[in-house]
Amino acid sequence: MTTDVSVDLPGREYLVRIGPGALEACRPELRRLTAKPSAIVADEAVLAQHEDALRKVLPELPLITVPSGEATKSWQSYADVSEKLLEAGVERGGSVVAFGGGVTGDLAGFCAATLRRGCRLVMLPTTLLSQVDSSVGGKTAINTASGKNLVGAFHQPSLVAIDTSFLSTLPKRELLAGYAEVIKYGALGDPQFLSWLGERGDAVLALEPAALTEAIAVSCRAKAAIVTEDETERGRRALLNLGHTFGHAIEAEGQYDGRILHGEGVAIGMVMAARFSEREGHLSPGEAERFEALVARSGLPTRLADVPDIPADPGRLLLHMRQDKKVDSGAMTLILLKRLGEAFVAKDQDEARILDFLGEEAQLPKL
Ligand SMILES: NC(=O)c1ccc[n+]([C@@H]2O[C@H](COP(=O)([O-])OP(=O)(O)OC[C@H]3O[C@@H](n4cnc5c(N)ncnc54)[C@H](O)[C@@H]3O)[C@@H](O)[C@H]2O)c1
Ligand SMILES: O=C(O)C(=O)C[C@@H](O)[C@H](O)[C@H](O)COP(=O)(O)O
Ligand SMILES: [Zn+2]
Repeated sequence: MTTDVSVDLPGREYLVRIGPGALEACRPELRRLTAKPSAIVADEAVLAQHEDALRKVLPELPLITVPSGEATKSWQSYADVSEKLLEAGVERGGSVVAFGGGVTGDLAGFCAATLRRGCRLVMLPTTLLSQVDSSVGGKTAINTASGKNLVGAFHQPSLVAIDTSFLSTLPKRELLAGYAEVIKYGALGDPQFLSWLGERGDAVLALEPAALTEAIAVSCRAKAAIVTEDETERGRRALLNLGHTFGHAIEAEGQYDGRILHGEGVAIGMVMAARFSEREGHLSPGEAERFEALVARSGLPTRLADVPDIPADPGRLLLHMRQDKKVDSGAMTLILLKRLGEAFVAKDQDEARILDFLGEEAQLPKL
């Protein structure tokens, strides 16, 4: 039994099919999208566990593997994978099929966006994070020496098959990292979903099929609605960046070596955004604490002190934040909260106040 969500971008509509068995259920669409020369880009650890399931639906496509981990979103991998896709003869009318988590999707997606100036992209996400967020919406990117996702393109997929059965082998830490992005959808625009997570979050994390499919479908629907309205982040799409300006800065300090995962950075970043919102008078007193409790209850980190092997140097964090793509004429933009379940885009933020705040955050003890 699968659930369908559609992303209704005019002329570039695509299907997001969610549930156990979604991969099999997309067989006809996959056949059509890979009828012209195509290739799969797969995370090597995912392939080691799930090659049979992949080969059942795509038996003959050439396969390019990439190492697991954030360091793979690099110039080097972009060059290697692009050369291999060309050697495999992938044509403009063919597809690059991404099989793995957000790292594989972002990298393969960027290769697809630029290969022969753009070929099709099919997303087969295998982590909770990629199933609720990165496989939908068309952001593709690699990291550079200056920071996170700084070179990339908007390139929408032609199909997203979210087979939740892959999650059975996902390590708990990775599952939790994906759950941070689920919480994000509640926090940024859906207070009912946030309350629902308070009640059913444990069931989602226990991979209870109904709760899991519901959480993924709500997240994908929310993302589809925002992306349809503002594909290239001129306005409202920036809400999807809740927690990311702080989170990406922490990730950059962690040098993408696995000390902090993207979702963990987002969890800390969202709680920091809540605390900063309260400090600036946007959020009622006590709400940031309530939000922190909700995030922490799942087992996610919420403070800089929770990642002790990453330096919490306010000045360095601020430097990373200056590279954020939402910076406008040199001024920072943050996504802040009016209430739990309603975010807004706060432009022209005062750096001195942010720096003070980062100093306070660096002093906070573990929860
Ligand atoms: N494009 C977007 O809109 C968007 C949105 C959110 C995040 N992202 C990006 O996504 C990336 C994070 O993605 P992620 O959290 O999926 O990480 P990931 O791709 O690194 O996968 C996490 C780990 O899980 C392993 N794995 C994947 N699927 C598995 C499975 N089914 N069973 C066992 N192991 C499995 C991988 O080998 C890897 O070690 C970051 O680079 C982030 O910037 C992009
Ligand atoms: O799709 C979006 O828009 C998002 O912001 C989703 C984020 O979860 C994701 O991490 C995205 O890659 C961040 O985008 P960036 O533009 O800040 O690099
Ligand atoms: Zn994210």
